Amino acid sequence: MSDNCFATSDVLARQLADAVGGALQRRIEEKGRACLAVSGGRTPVAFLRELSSRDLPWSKILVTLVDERWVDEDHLASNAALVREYLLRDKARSAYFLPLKNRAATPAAGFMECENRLHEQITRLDVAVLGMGEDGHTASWFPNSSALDVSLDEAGSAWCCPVMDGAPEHNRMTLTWAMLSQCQRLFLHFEGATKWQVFQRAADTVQLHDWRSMPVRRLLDNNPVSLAVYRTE
Ligand SMILES: O=C1O[C@H](COP(=O)(O)O)[C@@H](O)[C@H](O)[C@H]1O
Repeated sequence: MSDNCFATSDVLARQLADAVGGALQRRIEEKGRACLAVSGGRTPVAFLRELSSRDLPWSKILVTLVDERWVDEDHLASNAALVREYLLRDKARSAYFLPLKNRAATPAAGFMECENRLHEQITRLDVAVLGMGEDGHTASWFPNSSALDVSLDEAGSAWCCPVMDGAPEHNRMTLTWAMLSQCQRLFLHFEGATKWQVFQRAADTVQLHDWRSMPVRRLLDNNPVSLAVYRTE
């Protein structure tokens, strides 16, 4: 794991955009296209805006979400709306966007369609940028949610999982560890001293296997993918 700590949010956003943009560029040079998964919430706004200004062959990039709240795109909580507003603009307007939400009434009802669309359009993710909540959740892997059995199952075949309990306010669809652990580059992006303390508590080696109480631990415990933490002080 590498820990990349910056003094301000602006510098963090630029440095993370450099790292993610570089990784996407290299993948496109190697295989002609690249797949990126980004997170929602408040933290990614400056990073997404910064990334949208980068000179990349965006028409060769598929963008999807690490997780989504099961709300329509005109809802303030929609992660798809956030990505459309802050990333799919400027130079990145020609990127192809694959949302996780569909027209089903619940994530459980929409699971099969979402799963099929992921498999149809993605062979393997290249880069994923995850966030982290103060409760130790990442993606929509919430502490003690019953969805963790499927979401964190290393041997599982599902690439997404409906989250019908444990998440605040909205039911969700999340990518699973089975999908994210095949990604080439994983970034964990958060800001501030409180989240750093949460992360340090998660990284405590004595409790590292206890994913259920702090699911972000799944990224740290025996992770086959190199993880880069990008954060502010
Ligand atoms: O609910 C969510 O929370 C986390 C962290 O969000 P933030 O607002 O504290 O930055 C985010 O990574 C996740 O994608 C989102 O759905």
